[in-house]
Amino acid sequence: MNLVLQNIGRRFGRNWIVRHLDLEVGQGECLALLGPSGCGKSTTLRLIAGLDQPNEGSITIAGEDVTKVSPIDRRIGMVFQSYALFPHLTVFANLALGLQVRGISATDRKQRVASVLALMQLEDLAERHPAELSGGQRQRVALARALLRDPLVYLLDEPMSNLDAQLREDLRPQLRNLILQGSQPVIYVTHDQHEAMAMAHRIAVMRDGKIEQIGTPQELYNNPLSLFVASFVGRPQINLLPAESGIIKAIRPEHIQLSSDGIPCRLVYREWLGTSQLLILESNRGPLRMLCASEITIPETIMLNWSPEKEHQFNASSGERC
Ligand SMILES: Nc1ncnc2c1ncn2[C@@H]1O[C@H](COP(=O)(O)OP(=O)(O)OP(=O)(O)O)[C@@H](O)[C@H]1O
Repeated sequence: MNLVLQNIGRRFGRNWIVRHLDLEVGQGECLALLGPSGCGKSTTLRLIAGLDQPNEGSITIAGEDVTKVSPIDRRIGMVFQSYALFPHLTVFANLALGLQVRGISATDRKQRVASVLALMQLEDLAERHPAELSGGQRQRVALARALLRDPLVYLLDEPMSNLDAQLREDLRPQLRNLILQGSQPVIYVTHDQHEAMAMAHRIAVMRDGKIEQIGTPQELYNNPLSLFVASFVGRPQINLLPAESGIIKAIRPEHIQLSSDGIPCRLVYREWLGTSQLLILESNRGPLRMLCASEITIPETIMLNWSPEKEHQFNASSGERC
């Protein structure tokens, strides 16, 4: 079971929103689409779901070309940021509706909804309406609904972005156990790179409707192929230092060290992060961010350095890795 996008393009008027997009997500693989607002993540998901039609290219699910297949026949399990539950229906009815539309008998519906309610620990909430649930509970109902579709592909569109940090932490293992351990390919759209790194086997970084780089979280972090990816992946953001001959040198804040013979710096700001601290420093090469253990006492003026193998170099005009 896999999902293949070949040369997908979608335009609105004369503007291509997504262009020349090739993507393959394998059986049981979770691929995160990560990128700034407006880069085309939701458009890509809508095209896969069949909620929108590409102007170019083809979409194949489990070996079958579904480019012209209606959304209902694509067997997609979709979970939206907004939950998309029917407000006038109870939790039970929200879950049973899709089964009813697919012609499943009342007895079967009851049984299947009951089992997914038990799995998601939602039994006590079956008769409530969405307005009577917390955000986390609503999202669990939306997940339960996606599971009930018995889909060939899961599409998760910022499924946790409406939830607070604690709820996200609680829901993450459930998401992993229920969806990411299945055999279906999963596409996970998120703004949140921590979430992408935690959940996905591979990440596709999108920019202006194209894939800028695709790889494991480690590959993107250790070997960004462009300035854009280097700056987008990894927080606190990588330091960029203009150098001679049209080169920009980049060094991650955690790779900067105190040294006796480095760049002289002045500490301007310190943020305590628990196990680490973020230091904002001023130097004659521009501002620098440094991340170090929180117990280290930093004087106001220091010298900083880093090992050359930790440095990345990019062409200043093309943004490509040198
Ligand atoms: N129906 C439409 N008509 C015209 N332009 C559209 C339409 N739908 C989306 N767009 C444009 O396409 C671009 C990509 O939108 P899309 O929603 O896919 O981005 P996104 O990466 O999901 O952004 P976000 O992270 O903010 O949700 C945006 O510039 C948006 O304004």
